[in-house]
Amino acid sequence: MSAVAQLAGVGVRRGSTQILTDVDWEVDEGQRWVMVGPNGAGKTTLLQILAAQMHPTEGLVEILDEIIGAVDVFELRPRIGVASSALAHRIPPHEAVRDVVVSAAWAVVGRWRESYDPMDVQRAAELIARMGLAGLEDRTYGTLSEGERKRVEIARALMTDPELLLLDEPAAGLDLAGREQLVSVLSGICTDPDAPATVLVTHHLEEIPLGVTHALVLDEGHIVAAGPVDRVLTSPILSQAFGLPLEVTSHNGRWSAQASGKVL
Ligand SMILES: Nc1ncnc2c1ncn2[C@@H]1O[C@H](COP(=O)(O)OP(=O)(O)OP(=O)(O)O)[C@@H](O)[C@H]1O
Repeated sequence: MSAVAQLAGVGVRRGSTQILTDVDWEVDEGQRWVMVGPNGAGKTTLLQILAAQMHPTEGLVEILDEIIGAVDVFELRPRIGVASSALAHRIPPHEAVRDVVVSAAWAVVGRWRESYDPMDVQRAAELIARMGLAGLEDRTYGTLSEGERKRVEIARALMTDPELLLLDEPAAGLDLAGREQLVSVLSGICTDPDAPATVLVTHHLEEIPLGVTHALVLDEGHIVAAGPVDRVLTSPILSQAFGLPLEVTSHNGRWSAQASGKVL
């Protein structure tokens, strides 16, 4: 199995804040990772490193066989699909759903005068349908529900047929039905052998889709544990990371966690 991303001794410092420390991590082809950890643990920062959107202060980062610092990141980034709230904030509310998705082919947000190959247009339509959004192609992004927007963002992330898919808190802010629809879509991706290597950041174990193979737990910029999901998402490891006695359970591939003692 070949490595899609390799990080060795990675640190990120901003001013006097050490955000990530000594991160060693490898993501291989076919793996589906979930990254969990308390607020401020450094999850988004680590995802930005994987997205080639941030250079580390220390250490070596190799993404898709390219060494960060020695590659033109503008050539590398189209090979990486990203869905994040930072990107979502840049999508114009008046943009039609089909254009939000197809414009990823030119790596632009907000369609202008670019022309698109009929194959791009067809791929965008297929992805929109695959995300359960058929019929909404002409709707503007700003009129969609939060759950529909998240699925449009994932369709956009998949538009360039990326080799690495990064999803930062895709279920944040969704109601129960929206979360379950999203988990169903993500489960489809994570169980698809042809899907790209995937890293998904989440705050809640209930949002972990079927098919996740590996987990990384981050706390205060350090890796607490990383490896096969069953060995990492355990009560002792998550209790340590969150500083709270937690009981972690899994049932039919879905996960949940709750406090196992007095919280306050
Ligand atoms: N440019 C910056 N300068 C200083 N500190 C920063 C900067 N960017 C992030 N941080 C700090 O780094 C820490 C990690 O931030 P990050 O957003 O990566 O964490 P996170 O695990 O994604 O958090 P959350 O779960 O709350 O989204 C936070 O304490 C944040 O305030």
